[in-house]
Amino acid sequence: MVRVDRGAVLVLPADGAVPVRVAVARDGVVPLLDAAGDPVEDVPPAVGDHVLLDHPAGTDPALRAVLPRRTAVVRDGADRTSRAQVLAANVDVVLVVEHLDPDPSPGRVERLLTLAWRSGATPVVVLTKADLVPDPEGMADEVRAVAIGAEVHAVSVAAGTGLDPLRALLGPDRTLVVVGPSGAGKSTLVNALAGTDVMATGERRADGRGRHTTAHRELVPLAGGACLIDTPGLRGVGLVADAEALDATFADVADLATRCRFADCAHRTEPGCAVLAAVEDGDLPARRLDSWRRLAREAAWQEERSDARLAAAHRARDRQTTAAYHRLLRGRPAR
Ligand SMILES: Nc1nc2c(ncn2[C@@H]2O[C@H](COP(=O)(O)OP(=O)(O)OP(=O)(O)O)[C@@H](O)[C@H]2O)c(=O)[nH]1
Ligand SMILES: [Zn+2]
Repeated sequence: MVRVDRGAVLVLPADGAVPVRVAVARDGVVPLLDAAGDPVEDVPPAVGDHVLLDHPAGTDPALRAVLPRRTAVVRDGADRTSRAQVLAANVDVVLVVEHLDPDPSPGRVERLLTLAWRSGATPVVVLTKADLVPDPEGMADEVRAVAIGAEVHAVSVAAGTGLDPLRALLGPDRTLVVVGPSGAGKSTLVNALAGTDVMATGERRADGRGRHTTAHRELVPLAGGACLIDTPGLRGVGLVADAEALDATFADVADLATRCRFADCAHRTEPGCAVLAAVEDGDLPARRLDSWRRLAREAAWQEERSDARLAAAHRARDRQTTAAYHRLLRGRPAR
């Protein structure tokens, strides 16, 4: 699947050459198959999806099914009712793109890294516009401190520097997706890596931010066999995460948490909390703990919202906890 537009998708046939335009049914969804070939649920097709087409001679092709997704970059649906939205499927690498000018935002990098870890693909942080700052490597080191377990590269497309480690990621059959805020230089980066001007890029504004230019997510097949997927600038992307993804992004917090006195420590006021002790000692920045809290809360909230049954179970558990707490206050044993 090369491109998803209103009412139609562009599909690149397995034999290569020319993309085929395929209309999507009015409800916009297609059965997603599991590994056994059975339908699991109806989903909107996403960029990067592998699909089955019905194409009897003399007819227009139709989408029959979406094949199982090896990985999926998922964001929370834009409105309250909508489900999680797949930004890109079957990607190997998520390039988390953040600008060096204006200053990079550690919180946004952490958010997008969590999105990337959750996808099942490998995150790589790309810090753009290195030509606009005096000490890009020093800034990259600061970002490395919050991007545990991910490569961090400072690049400048304008000066042509730092791109080689990214080109090395473009092996045959590799699919990469770029995510990041509007104006970070995603389309410029895709163009540079593709070697041609395939994406429209925003005009430079005085404040250094680009116009919102990437209208749809598009997959760009490269000469060497790799594919690049651009995404529109993500303004405050709603997080869909799980404990595993959060633990990957916040490996330092997760590691400290194993040393808390209580296994279910929330790192708030508990005695013997190794996380709070690390903040106290200056070993863990308070900003980092705040960021973990915010994303953990948001992920939990999203999960509850997307699963009413689970939400009900949580409420029941909370009631039990409250009841146990009240018994404790009344001086009776808690069981
Ligand atoms: N100085 C400098 N400017 C850059 C660099 N990379 C991108 N820019 C500029 O930053 C602006 C935004 O770049 P885009 O590639 O359009 O940004 P984007 O992330 O694709 O933005 P959206 O499509 O809105 O999501 C453009 O004016 C680019 O010319 C760079 O390495 N150095
Ligand atoms: Zn703790």
